[in-house]
Amino acid sequence: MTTLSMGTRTWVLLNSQRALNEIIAKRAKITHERPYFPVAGGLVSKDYRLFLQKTEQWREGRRLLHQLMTGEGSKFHSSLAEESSLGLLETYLDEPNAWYAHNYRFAISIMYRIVTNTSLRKTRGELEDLQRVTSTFLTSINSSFVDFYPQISFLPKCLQFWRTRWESMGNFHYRVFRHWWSELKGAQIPESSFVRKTMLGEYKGSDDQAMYITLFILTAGSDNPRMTLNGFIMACLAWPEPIRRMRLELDSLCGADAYRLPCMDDLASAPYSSAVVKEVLRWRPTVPLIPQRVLVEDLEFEGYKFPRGTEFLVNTIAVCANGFHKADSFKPERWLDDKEGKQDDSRSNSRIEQNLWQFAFNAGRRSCVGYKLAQKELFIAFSRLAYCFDFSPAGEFNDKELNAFVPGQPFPVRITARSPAHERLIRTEAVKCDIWGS
Ligand code: HEM
Repeated sequence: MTTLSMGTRTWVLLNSQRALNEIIAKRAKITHERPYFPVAGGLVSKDYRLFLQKTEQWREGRRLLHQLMTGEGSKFHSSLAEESSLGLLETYLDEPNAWYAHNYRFAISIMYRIVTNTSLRKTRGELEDLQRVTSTFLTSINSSFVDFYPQISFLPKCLQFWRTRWESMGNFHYRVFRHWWSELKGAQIPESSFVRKTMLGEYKGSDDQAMYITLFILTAGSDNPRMTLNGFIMACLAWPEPIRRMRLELDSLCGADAYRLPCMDDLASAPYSSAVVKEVLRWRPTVPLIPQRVLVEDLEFEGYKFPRGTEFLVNTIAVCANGFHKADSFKPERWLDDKEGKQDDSRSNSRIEQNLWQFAFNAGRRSCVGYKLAQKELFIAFSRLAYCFDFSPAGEFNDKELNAFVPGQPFPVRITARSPAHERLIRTEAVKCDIWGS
């Protein structure tokens, strides 16, 4: 743990799985509250973004999202991931240089179907706008001095010289959300869908609140998988040997001659590929610093005294490195020998469905609601890409620079179909894909 004084706030960074498990998971009752974020939560989110809301506001939205992601519909998540991956494979064939855009469409088309029961019909420009909303929102968290001296946000508005900048970002987000929302409210979305039935029907909050909750699940459920897919492509460039081993495993199940695509039913027989999913999540975590929770009661923990009001941040980079041998190396086999990553996570073994390494999704009451879907879609996307394509560098790259929020290609990659037979397999299967949109 590391303690920092940030303006009027005291931050404690949690740097290990153990600290995270003890403080955020086991003591969730007193560590799940958020402090007020005057910039990212107030000006940029107009106080509507669930992610940064205080518990009282957050609770109802969280309940709805939890219900959406774990209810009846969740049994179709595997087939949605399989179907959307067909669009992913086909667009990798047709337009390999835009692989990073396909990664985003892959994840959002799944979420869009979950929320609306329809296929995504959005242009690349519309997707880029939505992606920009997420990246600017994330980079607005804790990036202004106002966050460290929240009291000054109570100054008269005319003295708040920082206000215009963040408000205009918030207005951009609002406009993009409204654009999507007007379609989501339209007659082409079935009455039985989550958005029409729950958010526009049963939900008692305002139209703006309903819009933010719905757009939040779409964006939260697509950007992290997008970045994780980019992390996998980076692993293909920087660590070809483990990816070759993954392909060998998949060949043993699906045939080296493109007999069939890997599918969710292969999961139990593909421990190495499952380990690759875990290792990508560990090696290049997509949320390096998880926004703080505030302690609501004094806490004494292993001789340390934390007064009420202390803020805990999860330092995911450190959590993903501490306790792992040669942490910067990409070593999926570390998940197979059952030694590493196990110190606090007794569920850890090589079968992701039972126990994907949970800490990439954080712990406690505010942990990721989409982690089960994420496990499935990552397994499907990684295994099908590794089975069907060859990846090589198309220029210089640094495996620590994933350029997650840079528009355009984040690093140079050359992508080619593995063989004409693999290309034929993709073309034959892709006609079954009705989720992808254009
Ligand atoms: C690789 C994939 C993903 C990763 C690494 C990831 C990671 C995370 C992390 C670290 C958090 C923050 C938890 C906290 O504040 O304690 C989070 C929150 C969240 N994630 Fe994910 N996530 C992924 C995929 C998804 C998917 C597919 C969904 C789809 C529903 C989703 C929905 C959410 C939501 C709604 C929250 C906010 C929860 C809340 O504030 O109550 N995520 N995610």
